[in-house]
Amino acid sequence: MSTTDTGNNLFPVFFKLEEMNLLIVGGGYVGWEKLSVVINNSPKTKIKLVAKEMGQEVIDLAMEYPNITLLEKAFEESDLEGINLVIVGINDPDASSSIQLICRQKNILVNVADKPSLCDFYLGSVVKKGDLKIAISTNGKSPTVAKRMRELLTDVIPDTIDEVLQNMTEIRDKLKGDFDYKVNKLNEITKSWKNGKG
Ligand SMILES: C[C@@]1(CC(=O)O)C2=NC(=C\c3[nH]c(c(CCC(=O)O)c3CC(=O)O)Cc3[nH]c(c(CC(=O)O)c3CCC(=O)O)/C=C3\N/C(=C\2)[C@@H](CCC(=O)O)[C@]3(C)CC(=O)O)/[C@H]1CCC(=O)O
Ligand SMILES: NC(=O)c1ccc[n+]([C@@H]2O[C@H](COP(=O)([O-])OP(=O)(O)OC[C@H]3O[C@@H](n4cnc5c(N)ncnc54)[C@H](O)[C@@H]3O)[C@@H](O)[C@H]2O)c1
Repeated sequence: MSTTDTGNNLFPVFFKLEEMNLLIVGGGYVGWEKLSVVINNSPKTKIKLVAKEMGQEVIDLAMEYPNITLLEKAFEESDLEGINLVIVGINDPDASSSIQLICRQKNILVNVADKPSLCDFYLGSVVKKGDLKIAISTNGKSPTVAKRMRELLTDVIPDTIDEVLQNMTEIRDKLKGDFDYKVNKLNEITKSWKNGKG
């Protein structure tokens, strides 16, 4: 996918991954890294992980999650049956390209780790505080900066933000009135947050 000179044109979305079927190809370090990041964010995702050789870390992690299925074999096209999303992390560039091509033909979105030209979507750096989640992208320019931004935001956002979210949900549920009334009321309550106050 190409970029333009207008900055970051990627479109951010938050997938309900736990309602999807994910295929991960690769059972080495990168395969384990991607499996971990998925499990940390969306632990109930139905994951099939296919690898010619399965690393011990992947085996250990999969033992804790019945929703992870491991298949020790080379990737085959039939692995894509019923799959919504694919993440590839293998040490074979030709096989990576060929998997990307098959996914493209089948309209299945694919991420080939560390190979931007083969990705339909990039993974982001993730800040998570309870129900708050912030995903960071540098448009592929510097994953290291994305990681540093994650650390910075994790430090400055108070852990109590989750209590605030739960309280706001309660207030939101209790508000009676039409849509405009609710929007105005919720904006009023949080007004002092603007310009860093509150
Ligand atoms: C955010 C994060 C999410 C995740 O992967 O979970 C992520 N990479 C992370 C870390 C990281 N990756 C790399 C380093 C080593 C330092 C360096 O090279 O900079 C570090 C830093 C470290 O580990 O300290 C190597 C690397 N990565 C890519 C290339 C290829 C290239 O740039 O051409 C190479 C060179 C490979 C080589 O040289 O062989 C490409 C991509 N990496 C992306 C995501 C996508 C763009 C995200 C964005 O827009 O910023 C994109 C485009 C595609 C993708 O993989 O999805 C995660 C941070 C997690 C956290 O928060 O800690
Ligand atoms: N390890 C890192 O920190 C790192 C960093 C940047 C880039 N990379 C790149 O990422 C890729 C993967 O790295 P890794 O460290 O996970 O490698 P690895 O050698 O630890 O693991 C590769 C995995 O891919 C599997 N595999 C290979 N071909 C396959 C196929 N056709 N079908 C199914 N499984 C297949 C292997 O069995 C193994 O499980 C490499 O290209 C590497 O250069 C790795």
